[in-house]
Amino acid sequence: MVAGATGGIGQPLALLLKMNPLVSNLALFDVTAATPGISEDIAHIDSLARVTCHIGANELVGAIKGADVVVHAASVSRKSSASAFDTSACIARDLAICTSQNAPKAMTVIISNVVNSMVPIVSEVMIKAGVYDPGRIVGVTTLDVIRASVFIAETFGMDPRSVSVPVIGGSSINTIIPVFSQCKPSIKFRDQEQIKALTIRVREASDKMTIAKAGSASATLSMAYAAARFVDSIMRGLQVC
Ligand SMILES: NC(=O)c1ccc[n+]([C@@H]2O[C@H](COP(=O)([O-])OP(=O)(O)OC[C@H]3O[C@@H](n4cnc5c(N)ncnc54)[C@H](O)[C@@H]3O)[C@@H](O)[C@H]2O)c1
Ligand SMILES: O=C(O)C[C@H](O)C(=O)O
Repeated sequence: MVAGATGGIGQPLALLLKMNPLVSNLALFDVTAATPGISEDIAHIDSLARVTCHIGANELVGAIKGADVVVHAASVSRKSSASAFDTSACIARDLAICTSQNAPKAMTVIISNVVNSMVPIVSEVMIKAGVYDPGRIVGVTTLDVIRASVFIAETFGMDPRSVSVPVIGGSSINTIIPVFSQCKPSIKFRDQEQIKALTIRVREASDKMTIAKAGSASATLSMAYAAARFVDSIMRGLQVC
């Protein structure tokens, strides 16, 4: 189930999930009038997953009921108003309440910012509902992971697919820590300054992306790819459980 399915991330994510053979049912949930059209558009792709469309709070139960994975990509833009964080937090809370009641064993995958705050908010809802399992609530920081790999590959002339860099600390500009010392394959950095510059590049990638898109959006396509990769890993894990 994808909440925020008609958004900048939601649409390409829905496309990528529709193409994933491990996905049998893809529930697309949003509040916009375009939700049926976008769902239909995705449904016309000739892959296995069955697509269902759900609009607005009244249809949320139908979207979440029985889901294995609930993806939070729903939010309001942080630039839209001073209360945008509160509104996005309420969206995450409501999705979590519905998940706790209708799919308590689902994996909750949180893309919506601020990820570092949404994870504890969803966790508190699950604790209150008596269905908390820390292994089932995850914030997606895969975009920082793939950025770190790409920047290392660019800098050292490598294939980004062969590079793996763990990133810890969540996904806020001051907390993201790419652990370059644990990079695989191991890299011989020129000096500490080079590591610092790469760390700043990963941390500031989000802001630079928004500027490069003239303020119209932040990362959407690379984020959708990152989330689709993350969900694929979860689906593979669920298969062996
Ligand atoms: N984790 C990361 O690394 C990362 C990277 C990029 C973006 N983000 C975050 O992902 C989120 C989505 O980004 P986007 O670019 O797709 O934004 P967007 O504004 O394009 O899409 C958000 C979608 O949520 C929908 N929505 C709003 N209220 C809703 C509700 N109550 N229920 C269901 N859907 C609702 C909107 O209609 C919209 O379609 C943002 O919070 C953004 O900051 C996270
Ligand atoms: O804040 C955003 O929406 C951007 C995002 O977190 C990013 O890493 O690009």
